[in-house]
Amino acid sequence: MATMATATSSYNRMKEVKEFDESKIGVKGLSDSGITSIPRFFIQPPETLYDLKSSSTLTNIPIIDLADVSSSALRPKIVEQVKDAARTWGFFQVINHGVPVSVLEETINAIKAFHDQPHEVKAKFYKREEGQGVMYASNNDLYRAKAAAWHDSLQAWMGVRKAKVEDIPEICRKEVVAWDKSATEVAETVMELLSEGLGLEAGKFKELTFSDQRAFVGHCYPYCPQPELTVGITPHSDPGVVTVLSQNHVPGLQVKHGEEWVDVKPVPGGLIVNVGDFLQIISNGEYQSVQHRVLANSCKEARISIVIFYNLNKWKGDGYYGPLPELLSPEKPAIYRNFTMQEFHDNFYSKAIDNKSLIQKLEIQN
Ligand SMILES: O=C(O)CCC(=O)C(=O)O
Ligand SMILES: [Fe+2]
Repeated sequence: MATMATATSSYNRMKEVKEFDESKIGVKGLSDSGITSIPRFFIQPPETLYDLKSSSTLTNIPIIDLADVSSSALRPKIVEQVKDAARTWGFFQVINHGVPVSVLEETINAIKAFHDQPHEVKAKFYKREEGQGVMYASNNDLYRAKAAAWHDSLQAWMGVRKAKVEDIPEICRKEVVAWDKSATEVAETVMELLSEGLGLEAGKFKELTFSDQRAFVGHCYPYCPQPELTVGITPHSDPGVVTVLSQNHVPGLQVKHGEEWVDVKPVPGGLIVNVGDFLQIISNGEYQSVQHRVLANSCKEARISIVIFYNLNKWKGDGYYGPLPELLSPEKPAIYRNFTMQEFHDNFYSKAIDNKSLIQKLEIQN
């Protein structure tokens, strides 16, 4: 017994985490080395592990066809669909969005090619730099999270304070730049529809600079030998306004719908859009920022996803953010208090990604 107690207490979690980080090998490197069990600091707590499974329902998140978005006769129906999806699911897929399938495939392939490089090659990009530039690392919140998750990511800031293009690894540079442009066009169309869904002018969110500060992330979820003990990404909601995502055919993404986790089944050529915390707050709770997670990958082939997170750059006004005044009335008073960008960032960067607390902190208690 005494030996066991010593063995347990001598486990120095932080030391192992640091050694892993400093090795710059990533989970891809661990996976490629042929390990059959995962390092202990990846083992998730029981509250995360107890319900890890594919969903039992055949439900899929709503699929919205944008083909007729410019038709004044058909647009109102699309606005209704987008509004309904953002209120009830917080997640939807759009098809006929105008981005050629080849652009999606090329970007996914380029990100896969980046992660497939030998780790000595990727090591020179490995660093932790928050809120700017280009960063490649395993788990952005490695030092803050209770347990690490089974993914590595390449991140590049785009928009107003963008990374230097030449800092983006050459193997995927052209594709990342092209995808940013295409995805942002889709995001602008969707934000117009979401704005109209709130009874606001189509250009309202553009005016609020919703897409001016954005982050590209190319995730890699390699094969995990013990998928029942960890996750690909822990349950979380996205902090920004809106997220646009595309994935390869390897499954894993799930969305919380009521009490259930629902698999997001990729639709060929489709793009996944989800509402972030910021949009939930400024829409005064009309649109939902929903929890989602990725299961640890049990397929031999890596799961790849390409994501752009859209964030406001500035606010025309006094530097405070909160429910849009246009949406408030005596019947619909603000359910969130105003906050500063500093508060928003402090909340995001001081915690693991799995917190929902900014929304909870801002709720006005009656
Ligand atoms: O890889 C995915 O499908 C989801 C990634 C995600 O939720 C995130 O990066 O916030
Ligand atoms: Fe997310």
